[in-house]
Amino acid sequence: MIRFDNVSKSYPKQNRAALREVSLEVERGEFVFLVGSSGSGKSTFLRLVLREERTNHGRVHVLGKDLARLSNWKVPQLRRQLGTVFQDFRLLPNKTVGENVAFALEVIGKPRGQIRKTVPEVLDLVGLGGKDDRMPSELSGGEQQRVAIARAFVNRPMLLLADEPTGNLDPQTSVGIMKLLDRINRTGTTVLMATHDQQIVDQMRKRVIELEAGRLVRDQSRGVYGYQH
Ligand SMILES: Nc1ncnc2c1ncn2[C@@H]1O[C@H](COP(=O)(O)OP(=O)(O)OP(=O)(O)O)[C@@H](O)[C@H]1O
Repeated sequence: MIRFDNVSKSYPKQNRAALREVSLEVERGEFVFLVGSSGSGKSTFLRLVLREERTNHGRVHVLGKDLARLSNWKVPQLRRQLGTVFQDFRLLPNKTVGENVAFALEVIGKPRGQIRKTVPEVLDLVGLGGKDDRMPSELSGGEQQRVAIARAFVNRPMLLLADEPTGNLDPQTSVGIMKLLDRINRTGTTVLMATHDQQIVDQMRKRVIELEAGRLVRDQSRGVYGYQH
């Protein structure tokens, strides 16, 4: 699903590499937490998977494709198979909840009839059944994140990337969001989530990959946020 072979990434005018010689593989269907302190390279890792950035050294394969050899015009096709969720939700403020989710299907040219059927189904799945006509501003943070997850998932992506999805939410709301991501994972979607949320990582006991100053320093199945001795 994702393979990094000896990947290094430096940004222009930065002395320190954002990622150094990272090698790892994420298999289909896994749920993986990416942890590490601020600046350790988590977002850079996700940006490489999305081909928003390119490596300086090493290879990144996503869904079987070598991203260095993927032509620019094929990048949108790759991204359509990836769902993304962010800390700040990134909903379209002038569109209703239903329209926000529908938009993800419109841009890939899905027929209207299918969109009309699919949107309420996915809103039901995320626990927002009947809220199609609300505006994002009328929802709580947790509900807005559910809309963002519905939008990311409506296309049934092979891989869901989440960058601090619980970063703006209180602990109880975060637990609800994690249950939802877990359910999505159980449908077969691989989930890769960058997070600082120790409580969540410790509760879920999934695979944990830790970065420190751009290096992979830990890769543990059923891991916790910090080292356990
Ligand atoms: N667009 C950029 N231009 C230059 N340097 C960058 C850029 N993005 C990130 N960096 C640098 O790369 C390093 C890794 O940053 P990155 O954002 O990947 O870390 P992170 O683990 O996601 O941090 P956080 O938890 O704060 O989001 C940092 O030193 C950062 O300053």
